[in-house]
Amino acid sequence: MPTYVTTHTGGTPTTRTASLLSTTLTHLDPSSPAYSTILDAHSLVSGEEAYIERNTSELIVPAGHAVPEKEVREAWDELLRKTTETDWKAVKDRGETKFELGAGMCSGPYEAVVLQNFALMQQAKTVLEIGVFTGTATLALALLPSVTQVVALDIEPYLSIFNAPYWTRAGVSSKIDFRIAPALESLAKLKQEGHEGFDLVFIDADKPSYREYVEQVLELGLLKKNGVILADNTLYKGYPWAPPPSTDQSAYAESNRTNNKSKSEATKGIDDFNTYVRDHPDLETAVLPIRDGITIIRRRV
Ligand SMILES: C[S@@+](CC[C@H](N)C(=O)[O-])C[C@H]1O[C@@H](n2cnc3c(N)ncnc32)[C@H](O)[C@@H]1O
Repeated sequence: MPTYVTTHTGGTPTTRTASLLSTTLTHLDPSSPAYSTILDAHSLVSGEEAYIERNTSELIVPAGHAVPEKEVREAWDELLRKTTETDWKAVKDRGETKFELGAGMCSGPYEAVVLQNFALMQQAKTVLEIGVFTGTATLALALLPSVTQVVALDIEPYLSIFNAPYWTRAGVSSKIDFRIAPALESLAKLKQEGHEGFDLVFIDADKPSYREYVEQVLELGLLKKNGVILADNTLYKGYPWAPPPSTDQSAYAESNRTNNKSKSEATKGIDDFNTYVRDHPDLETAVLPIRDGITIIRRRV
């Protein structure tokens, strides 16, 4: 049974529902008929993520990898632990990052295995990741034997110092091309360099720019003919269809710690993106309720 070092802490529609039900329970009389129903609903949603993780394999470490499996797993576990334990506010306060990052940004060990499976099914050779954070998905994808290159884009120079030792220990550094700049600039540069395009593109950066990332990847010819784009957080905690009630608008509207600006702007960005890809005449999409939502996008066949 997998024993993950961390359980992802970023919100999802399910974890938000669990939190709403938990609040409701504190206001209910335990002897009321509604209490046991809400308690059931709470156990249903609050246990789902752990159940899914328990029944999903651990990180795929291919047989014959250059670094022994035990060492890869140690590096992986330490990277996850350090992602969770780092005081990201202090890092920002010391001026080491422009924006305040947070452990909840990490897509986590379960999603890493999901991404590895997508890449394996597609036999992806070249991968583009837009938004890297501590590079767990980067490491997981670069581990796969079919993958020869992961071009990883982020805006925070601090992350290259943070991530590099783990990528080296896992024996994947030579496959990772980490570029620090606003992602739209890096995409233009890839085009100028004549990059032949990617089999798999994983979009996981600032939400208001998602639509532009897809537009640019397509316009610049960075998606191979049978390439697939995966976009993370496309359900965005359920806010696109269930924004917080008017009594709880302040945190939603306030600028948050990242350059996602506010949750309401991020929600709008995600909703616009979802509509854009759905209505695009050349694209087919499927939204999967994996954690905070992963959308698969491919060219119309
Ligand atoms: C959700 S995290 C990425 C998580 C990562 N893909 C994973 O699987 O754990 C978002 C990242 O996007 C980066 N980011 C935000 N705006 C960006 C931009 N304009 N260009 C490049 N990276 C950006 C942030 O610095 C942050 O590291």
